[in-house]
Amino acid sequence: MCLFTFYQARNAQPRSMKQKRVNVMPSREAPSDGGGADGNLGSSLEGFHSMIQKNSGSLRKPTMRSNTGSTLGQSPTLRSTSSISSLRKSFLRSNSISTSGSSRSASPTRSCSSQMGPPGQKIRIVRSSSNESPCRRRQDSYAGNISVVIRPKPVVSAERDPWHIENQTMISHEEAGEFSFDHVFSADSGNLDVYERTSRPMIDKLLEGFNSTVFAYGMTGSGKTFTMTGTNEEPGLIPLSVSYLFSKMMEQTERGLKRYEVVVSYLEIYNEKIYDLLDCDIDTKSPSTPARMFSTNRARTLGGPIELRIRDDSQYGVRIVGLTEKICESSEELSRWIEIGDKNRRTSETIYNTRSSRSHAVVLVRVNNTDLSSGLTISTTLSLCDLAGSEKAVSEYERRKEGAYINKSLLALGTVISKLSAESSTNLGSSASSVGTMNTHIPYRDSKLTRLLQPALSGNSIVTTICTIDTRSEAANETINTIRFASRAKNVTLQVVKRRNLCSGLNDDKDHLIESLNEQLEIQQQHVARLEQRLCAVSALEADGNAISNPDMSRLRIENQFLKDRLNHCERLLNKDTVDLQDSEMVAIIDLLPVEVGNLLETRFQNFESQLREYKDYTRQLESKLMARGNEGSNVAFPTSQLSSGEDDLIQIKQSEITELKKTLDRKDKMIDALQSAKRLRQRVLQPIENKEENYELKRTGRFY
Ligand SMILES: Nc1ncnc2c1ncn2[C@@H]1O[C@H](COP(=O)(O)OP(=O)(O)OP(=O)(O)O)[C@@H](O)[C@H]1O
Repeated sequence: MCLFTFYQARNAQPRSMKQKRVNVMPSREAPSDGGGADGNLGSSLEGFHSMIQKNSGSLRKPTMRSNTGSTLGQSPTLRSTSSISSLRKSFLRSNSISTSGSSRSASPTRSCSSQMGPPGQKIRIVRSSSNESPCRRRQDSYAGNISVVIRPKPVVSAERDPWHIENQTMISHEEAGEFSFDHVFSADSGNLDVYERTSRPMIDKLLEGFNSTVFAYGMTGSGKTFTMTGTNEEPGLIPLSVSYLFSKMMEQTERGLKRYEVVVSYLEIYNEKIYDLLDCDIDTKSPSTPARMFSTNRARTLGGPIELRIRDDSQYGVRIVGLTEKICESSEELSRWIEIGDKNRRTSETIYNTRSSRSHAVVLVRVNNTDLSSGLTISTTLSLCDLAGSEKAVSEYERRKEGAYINKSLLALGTVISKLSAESSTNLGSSASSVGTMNTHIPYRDSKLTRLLQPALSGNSIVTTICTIDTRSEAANETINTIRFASRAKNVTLQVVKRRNLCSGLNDDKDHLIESLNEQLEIQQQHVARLEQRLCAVSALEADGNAISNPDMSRLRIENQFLKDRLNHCERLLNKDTVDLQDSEMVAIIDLLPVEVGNLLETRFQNFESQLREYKDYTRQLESKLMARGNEGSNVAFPTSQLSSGEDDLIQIKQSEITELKKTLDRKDKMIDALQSAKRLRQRVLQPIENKEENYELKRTGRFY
């Protein structure tokens, strides 16, 4: 389904005047003195009154129709069929995007605060470069002038044309002089041309993260609404931008890179009061839309639309409290809301325009753009403003009153632009360090319009101004004023910073949390690594089966072994019932011993010998253990110097035990010697006795011969 319906014919003036020189209709009345050079727009507006003529307004009110395969090529504004197809391809696609959580009901409504842009009032004044495109330079900030283009309304006139356009950037007037701009369209340029040079690059910037503001400025009847809204056969910047915006978002969504949420608000400033143009409960998907939407509960009960308040906002600069926000899932839906808003906008017939806008209308399209890889969301706002036209006071009270308010707010805008421009000029030669601060008071609060545009004009939005002009001589004065306004706007330079993430505070907190968790993780990882290291070491020890590296264990084992040996030794000694005798005693006893005692001694002697062997074995054992102990200490984990006092004591004890045993061994050796001599003695003593006894026995038995 196509977004826009195009009619095969349109009522606009024919495009026969495809020339650079703009024809100017003969003036019916002498133009009044504009006096706009100093920004005093109000005085110049007086000249309008005499210039107002009834315009057989041909803008057909857009109606919601199903697309009939519009014969766009027949539109006189499009020059070739290729442009038709490109228009179809580029803009008329039916685009819809998925929003986060598709469970939303159709056309959900929010009634909350809406913003014109982010906060920050600083303007960086830098040297103006007239031909600088707004959509280049650094990625995260934009430094440049307000982009200004001039769009003349086509007119048919035989009159000599006092306006000349050169190189598409300069327009000159025989009396007013030359003015250069970012672009000067020819009178036959269509809305598509204007869109491609102005709002299309703004949409690209919007999706890159910059707020973007486009506003149409010009005298009544000069073509502001035609440029911004257009007609069914020649859509204006708003529908073209919406369509392009959705097609771009669709591209990104299909590639799985982004997720978007689009919210639209629409307001008007009428007689210095802000009204919500979408304050109605209707289903935008319904084919029939009531002509007038201020039939909502709220409006009904209060007898009319409610004036909204504008407030300062730390995040967005200003916000309109209570402004309706409609979530849109497709360009059709958004366009439908704008269409509804258009119907709610106040228009009246004036001398210059049968359907003259009596209010400033602002469409706010907020795009919440979520990067799916990082999860970060940036919110940017596209502000599309169709200002009311300046005009001369008329006799009818209502129109006169409206005109006064319109003129007042336009004058305020002119003054703000004039001051910003002057500030820019003052800072032209400034050093880099002095830029960025405003010394002059800028009277943004003088009107609702300037209040609303304050964030944009203060450097938080890329701004493009489309100045529509009526080049007829009868409108010359006002056109010159418009051109001067445009020229001053061109001087204003902005430093626009890319929008930061939504909920930056939360993200900051999140970043903080992630950082601290990472730190904790690192600490834990180090701790785990240390534990693993220790575990490996312990496992290696266990696998080794050698607990030498554990000094306590090693010491206990050795001690244990000593004690066991000692115990065994003591037990053996006890079991053998040995008697330890002194050598001298032994010798004396042996000398006195009879044979029976000798035998007894013999037995004892054998016992002693056996004990002696045991002692010797035991001593050898202890000595070899001591040797091994010494080697262990020098080779491995605990050198002798590292032995505990307990171990030292133990070794001392063992050493003294060995010494003692050696002494005992000595004594035993002596005892053995003594016993051997006793044995010899015994043999000497006992031998004669034995011989005698033997002879006696032989004799007795007769065997002794
Ligand atoms: N470039 C253009 N090409 C064709 N027709 C145009 C062009 N500009 C303006 N018109 C026609 O001039 C008439 C007045 O235009 P429009 O309503 O856009 O003026 P305006 O500046 O919005 O006036 P106002 O301030 O009173 O609302 C309309 O009928 C419109 O179709």
